[in-house]
Amino acid sequence: MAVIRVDIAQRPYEVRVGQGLLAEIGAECRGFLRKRAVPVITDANVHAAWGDIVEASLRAHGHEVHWRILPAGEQTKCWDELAATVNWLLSLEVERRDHVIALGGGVIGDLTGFCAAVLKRGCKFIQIPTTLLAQVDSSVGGKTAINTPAGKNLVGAFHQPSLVLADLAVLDTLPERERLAGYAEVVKYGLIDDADFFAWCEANGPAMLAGDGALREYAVAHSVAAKARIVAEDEFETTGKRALLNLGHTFGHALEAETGFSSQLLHGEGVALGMVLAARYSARLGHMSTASAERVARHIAEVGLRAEIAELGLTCDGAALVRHMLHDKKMDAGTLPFLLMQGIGKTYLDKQVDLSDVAPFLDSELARPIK
Ligand SMILES: NC(=O)c1ccc[n+]([C@@H]2O[C@H](COP(=O)([O-])OP(=O)(O)OC[C@H]3O[C@@H](n4cnc5c(N)ncnc54)[C@H](O)[C@@H]3O)[C@@H](O)[C@H]2O)c1
Ligand SMILES: O=C(O)C(=O)C[C@@H](O)[C@H](O)[C@H](O)COP(=O)(O)O
Ligand SMILES: [Zn+2]
Repeated sequence: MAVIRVDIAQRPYEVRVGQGLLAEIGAECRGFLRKRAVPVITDANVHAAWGDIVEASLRAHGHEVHWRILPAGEQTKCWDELAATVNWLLSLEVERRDHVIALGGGVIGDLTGFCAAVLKRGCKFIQIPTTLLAQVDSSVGGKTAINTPAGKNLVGAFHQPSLVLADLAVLDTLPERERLAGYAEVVKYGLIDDADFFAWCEANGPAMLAGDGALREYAVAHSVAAKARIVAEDEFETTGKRALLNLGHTFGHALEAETGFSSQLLHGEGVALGMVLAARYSARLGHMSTASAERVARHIAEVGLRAEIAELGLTCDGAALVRHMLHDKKMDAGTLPFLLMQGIGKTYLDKQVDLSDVAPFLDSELARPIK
């Protein structure tokens, strides 16, 4: 098992990465669960695949599990589910020092974390991520949120978990499309500031995605360590350091909004496309070579992710995508800082981007012939 410490001031916590942690959840959570009753929030797919194992382990340690089983999918990150879930936690008389368990992907983690952030002005929670995306990214760092009709993650809070348990075994039941979507956030760490890790992804990504256990453990632990390092430096995204984790997201979130937060485009798929767009836009501005930008696109396409927005069959133009971007949380006094690249592993926050140039760039990408 790999243990990565997230060194947040005053509230450090562990991310434990290993095989079979779910079957040991009762023992792993000893010291965190104070009461017999344990609220576990999950979705229907995760409950079907892993609910019995979680229940058996918690029961063996003297707990009674109270399940809240939500519909799977991005639409669950909404006001209605937030309100209903908070009311459910209140009905269970959860106290501030109690822990709620989030068992699922990023949707369940983000929603549960936000419920925990607002319940009685903040109770505790444990993240048990069951997707590759949640293990390498969303379960770590304390960003919690719901979507609103205006856009992605627009209502939320920074609220750190007390513990993260990433069981690599759960990835065996994850559909291939979801595994690929999560892989986009793995590649992101290479592109941000770790060119060697991007090269590792090029060499090992396909085998890791196919299920090689040792490669999986390396990819998850390395990604978590990268995220932990950045979050510990800039927990609340104030210095610009944490904003690096948003690489590909300004474009990606706009694509997600344009496709109605639907299964037409998963978050990770949007991030993959967004990173290609960020690379190509950096090349357009002359900050990165076209060869490097196309190396990014090639790796994304090679593993089976879409690398061309033309493949989405959108009917909108670039200006419509830019309008979605105006809701980006990085907006500052009317300007939108962009995560651009000076090369692979050299991402930086550019505050000089002229939005009126982004729309025609996107028009040309929407019209780019698909190979
Ligand atoms: N808070 C953060 O820092 C952060 C970071 C990245 C992404 N996110 C958010 O995470 C969300 C995406 O998360 P996601 O990709 O995990 O999607 P998700 O939570 O929707 O899960 C993907 C699908 O896989 C199913 N599933 C989950 N685990 C499974 C398993 N082990 N076996 C079988 N099926 C399983 C789910 O039921 C769902 O259908 C987005 O809302 C995104 O905004 C947040
Ligand atoms: O943890 C972060 O910081 C990230 O930016 C991680 C992203 O992968 C994640 O999708 C995040 O929710 C996006 O941030 P947002 O502030 O644009 O919602
Ligand atoms: Zn993301």
